[in-house]
Amino acid sequence: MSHSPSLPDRPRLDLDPEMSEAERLEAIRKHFARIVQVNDELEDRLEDAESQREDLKDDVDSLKRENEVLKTSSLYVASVEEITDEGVVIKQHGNNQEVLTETASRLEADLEPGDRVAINDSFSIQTALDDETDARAQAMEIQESPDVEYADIGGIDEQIREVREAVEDPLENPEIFDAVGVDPPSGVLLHGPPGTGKTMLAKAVANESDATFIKMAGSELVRKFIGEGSRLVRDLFELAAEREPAVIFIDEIDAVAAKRTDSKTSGDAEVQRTMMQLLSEMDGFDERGEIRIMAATNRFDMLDEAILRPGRFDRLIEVPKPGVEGRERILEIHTEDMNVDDDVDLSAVAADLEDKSGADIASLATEAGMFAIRDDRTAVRRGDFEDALEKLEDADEVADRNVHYQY
Ligand SMILES: Nc1ncnc2c1ncn2[C@@H]1O[C@H](COP(=O)(O)OP(=O)(O)OP(=O)(O)O)[C@@H](O)[C@H]1O
Repeated sequence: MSHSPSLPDRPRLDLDPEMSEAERLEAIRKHFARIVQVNDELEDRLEDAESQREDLKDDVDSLKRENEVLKTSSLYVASVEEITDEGVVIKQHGNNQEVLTETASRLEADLEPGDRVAINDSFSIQTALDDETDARAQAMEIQESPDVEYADIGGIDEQIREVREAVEDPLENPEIFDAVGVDPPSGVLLHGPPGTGKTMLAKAVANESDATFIKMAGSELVRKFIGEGSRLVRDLFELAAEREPAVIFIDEIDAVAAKRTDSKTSGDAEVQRTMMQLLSEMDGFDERGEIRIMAATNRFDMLDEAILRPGRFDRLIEVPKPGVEGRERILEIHTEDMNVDDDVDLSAVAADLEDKSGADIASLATEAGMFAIRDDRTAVRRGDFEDALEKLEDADEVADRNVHYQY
C-alpha cells in the first residue's frame, strides 16, 4: 500500500503592526485564498480516502467470506482416543492416522474418548459432533454391561444353555475349542415370536461374559439410514473390534436379509448392498476372536438362505412362547418387587395366559399394579390380574385388526 503524502500545513496569518491598512487587507485576502485552497485540497484527499476505504472494505469482506469457507468446508471427522495432559489424541477416520492435538479448553471439558469431532487441516478440533450428526451413535446401542442376568429370563432355560455354549464359552474359554480343534459357531440366530426374550438373552450373555453389548436394529438401517447401511455395518464390526470382548446383536435381521423379491426397486438394491457387507464382514471373521455375533428375527420364513450358510449364522436357536410353567416363572420374575396379596396363586394366573409372550406377561404385571393403585390399594389382588388380562386382550384385538402377524 502506498503512503499518502503528508497533509498540507495549516495556513498562518502574520500581521505586522507596522503594516498599513491596505497591506493588512491584502494579507488577509491572501490568507483567505490559501485557506480556501487548502480546504479544496483536503476535500479532494478526503474523497480519495473515502473511496480507498470502500475498496478496502470490499477486500475485507471477501477475505472474511473466504475465511468462513476455509473454516467450514474442509473439516475432517475424527474420533477422540484419549485425553492427556499434553492434549487430545484423535484418530482420523478413513486413514486411521493418530494425532496428538490441541483443542480449545471450552471444548475439551466436554470431550470423552469415543466422541466424534470435526478437525481442520492442521488437526485442531473445531467442534464436537453431537449425537444428531453421529449416525453411528444413533444406529447402535452400546452397553458396557447390560443390566440383564440369566435369572431375569423365565421359561427358556434350554435356550439359555444353548446360547451360553455358543457365545459365552468361546468368549471365556476359547482354549477349549482350540484344544478340541473345533470352531465355535460363527453366528447365533435367535428366532421366534416377538417379546419372547431374544433381546434379553443377547444382553444377558454379554453381561455374564463381561462383554460389551452392541446392538443394531435392522429395521432402522433400512428406514432411517438410507444409503448408509453398508457403511454402518462396517462401522459396527470396527466398533466391536475396538471394544472387544463384545457381543454384536443385530435385531430384526430380516429387514436387511430378506429373500430377494421379484419387484426390484432401488431400495432393494440398497438393502442388498447392506446384506452383502454383512456377509463379507462375517466371512472375513476369525471365529476365535473375542467378538461374538448374534441376530434375532420374528420372520424366520423370510430370511435369505445365504445368511444361514456355514461360517455365517450357523447356530439357530428357536425361542418360543412360554409354556404354562414358563409363564409362571416369568410372572414370578415380574412380580418379585410387587406387593402381591398372599392369596394370589400365580400358577392359576399363568394357566389363564395361554399363548401370551414374556413381554405380554411383563405388561400384565404392571397393569395389575395399576389397577390396585387406581383402587387406592397397596396390594395387588387376583382380580387385578383378571382385569389386566381383559385389558390386554382388548388391546390385542385392536392390534390384530390392524396388523396381520405371521410367524
Ligand atoms: N422369557 C422372558 N422372561 C422374562 N421377561 C421376559 C421374557 N421375554 C420377554 N420378557 C419381557 O418382555 C420384554 C421384551 O422382551 P425382549 O425385547 O427380550 O423380546 P424380543 O424377543 O427381543 O422381542 P422382539 O422380537 O419384539 O424384539 C423384556 O424386557 C421383558 O420385560
